[in-house]
Amino acid sequence: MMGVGTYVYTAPATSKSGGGAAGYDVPEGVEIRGRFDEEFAKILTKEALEFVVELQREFRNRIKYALECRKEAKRRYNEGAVPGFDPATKFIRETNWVCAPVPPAVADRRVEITGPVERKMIINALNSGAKVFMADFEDALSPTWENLMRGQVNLKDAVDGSITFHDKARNRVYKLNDKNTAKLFVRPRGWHLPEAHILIDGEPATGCLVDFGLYFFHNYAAFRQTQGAGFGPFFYLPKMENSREAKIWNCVFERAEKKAGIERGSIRATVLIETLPAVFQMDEILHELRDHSVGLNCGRWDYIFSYVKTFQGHPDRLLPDRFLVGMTQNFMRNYSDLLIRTCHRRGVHAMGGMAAQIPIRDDPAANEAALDLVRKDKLREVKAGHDGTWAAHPGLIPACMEVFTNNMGSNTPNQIQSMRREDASSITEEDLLERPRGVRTLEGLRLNTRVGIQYLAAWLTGTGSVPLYNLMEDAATAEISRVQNWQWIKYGVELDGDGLGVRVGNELFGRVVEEEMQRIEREVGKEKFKKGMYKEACKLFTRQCTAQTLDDFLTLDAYNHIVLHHPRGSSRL
Ligand SMILES: CC(=O)SCCNC(=O)CCNC(=O)[C@H](O)C(C)(C)COP(=O)(O)OP(=O)(O)OC[C@H]1O[C@@H](n2cnc3c(N)ncnc32)[C@H](O)[C@@H]1OP(=O)(O)O
Ligand SMILES: O=CC(=O)O
Ligand SMILES: [Mg+2]
Repeated sequence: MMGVGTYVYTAPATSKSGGGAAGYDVPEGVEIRGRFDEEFAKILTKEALEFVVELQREFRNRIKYALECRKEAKRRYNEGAVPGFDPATKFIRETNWVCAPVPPAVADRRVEITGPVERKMIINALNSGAKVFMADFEDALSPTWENLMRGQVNLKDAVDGSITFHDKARNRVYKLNDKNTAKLFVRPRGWHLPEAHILIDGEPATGCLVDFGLYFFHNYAAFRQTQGAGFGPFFYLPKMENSREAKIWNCVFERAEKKAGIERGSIRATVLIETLPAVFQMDEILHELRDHSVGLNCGRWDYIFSYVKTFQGHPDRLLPDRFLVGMTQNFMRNYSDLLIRTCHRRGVHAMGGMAAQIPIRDDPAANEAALDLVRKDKLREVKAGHDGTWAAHPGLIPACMEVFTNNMGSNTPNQIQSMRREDASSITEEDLLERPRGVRTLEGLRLNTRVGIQYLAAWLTGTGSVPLYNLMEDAATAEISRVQNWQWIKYGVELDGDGLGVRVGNELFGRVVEEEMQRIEREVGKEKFKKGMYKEACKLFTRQCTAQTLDDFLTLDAYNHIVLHHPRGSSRL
């Protein structure tokens, strides 16, 4: 295997870890550096950790290799190459095969709500009327130790049905509805994110193996009884770039099924197609996961981010203002159409994506306009052939449901058989890479900066999804703001939409940052500004936007600032 590093493991002197005598009881080779908590200890049991360790030891080299391959692909794109279909896997694209039949419990996924694994939100989401709830350890979650471990506790209580929440300020108690709760999908982190609070053989664990391993271990049995009608658990898999990464997930699933003694093919996952290289690998990804697949999803926000990242060395492919890069751009429409065609040909769901609008409570006209945009977006999706869609907020579910039901019919769970989209088989590499059209403005640069800094400030204080200027912002949308600024500065682009002919450079950006920080302070108020992490966020965001070389992920650098080893301050990643 190429590029795999070596390390030396020294066994800890004690099997208690993470807080001295009261520490977690860990298997050999494991060190927990996160805070000890009695509740967390019910998740971090020795047996559950043993399972995570098994996964880590079995798959770490393959994961490292897959990440090295990403670097190698990046090097090629930076030298001028563009992604495309792989001639070596033409037979997979051109032969007829189908994935395992969709489990009946999730045949109908017309509206799915998403949200971080926060206790109240989990209850609200499961009760929201959506068919599915995607509980997120990824774009919507800041992966602090507290968030991750509380998230696991919350999901365990949700799966066994005992979850409650008491909002003391409002004296309101939340609990699950007796029936018609949404089916649970869990989205672990991407392959690239480490879990620095859990060391295995002296190295940080792979974040997604911790998320998956702990959740699977504690919930597979109850889930299959209560939610999956014999199938499950169900997952969403983010940010993959190549089918070799899907192959690792498939092996992880097989390993988990074997360990649990459940039938192969019980676990099912929907893969987000949210990187540009992955759109050329959709058949291959489904093929790797064919016994464990329940579709693909248009992760449109990360996809836009990935377009910029993939073409970071291509000054002829610059993006216009962020709000102009919607699903009506040709490259985005072609991506969605080909995804539908691919999924339906292989017998699985083609899920739509997230409209960023959220309800606007204090302005009925603006609220109606936002809802109208959501309806239009969902109408485009259902007419194109998508089998379901995402909603960011419970207030959007009735509108999304109405559009899908009116256009798909209430008795048809999905459009897998009825919308084959054979016409999309002619979509070419060029169609998928078509240059986005539109203008660039100073306001675009300002908005990116204002949103990027505020999002990062929230993330650093433990909140991974926020409402900003009436839109949902999460790690994926914030990435667009960051890489777009980077691209515009790097290539000194002309802001052609303003008619002023101004070029973006470090000096202009410096002034924008200063003015936008003042604006943020005015908008959030002096007190919140002082108490919050706006200055730290500004420093991080500015460094990333002006770096000579583009950082692969906003959250990798930022993660160093949320790692909290116990005893306090012992070290960072
Ligand atoms: C690009 C991607 O990856 S998209 C997927 C990842 N992103 C997400 O999942 C974002 C999900 N959405 C959210 O996090 C939230 O809707 C936000 C942060 C955008 C807005 O949240 P808030 O400011 O709390 O909204 P608001 O105040 O209007 O909430 C009203 C109620 O709805 C609840 N709510 C809002 N969004 C959600 C949600 N997604 N799931 C469950 N409940 C929700 C709130 O908890 C609140 O409940 P309460 O009345 O019982 O107190
Ligand atoms: O995860 C979803 C996205 O749009 O990104
Ligand atoms: Mg995403």
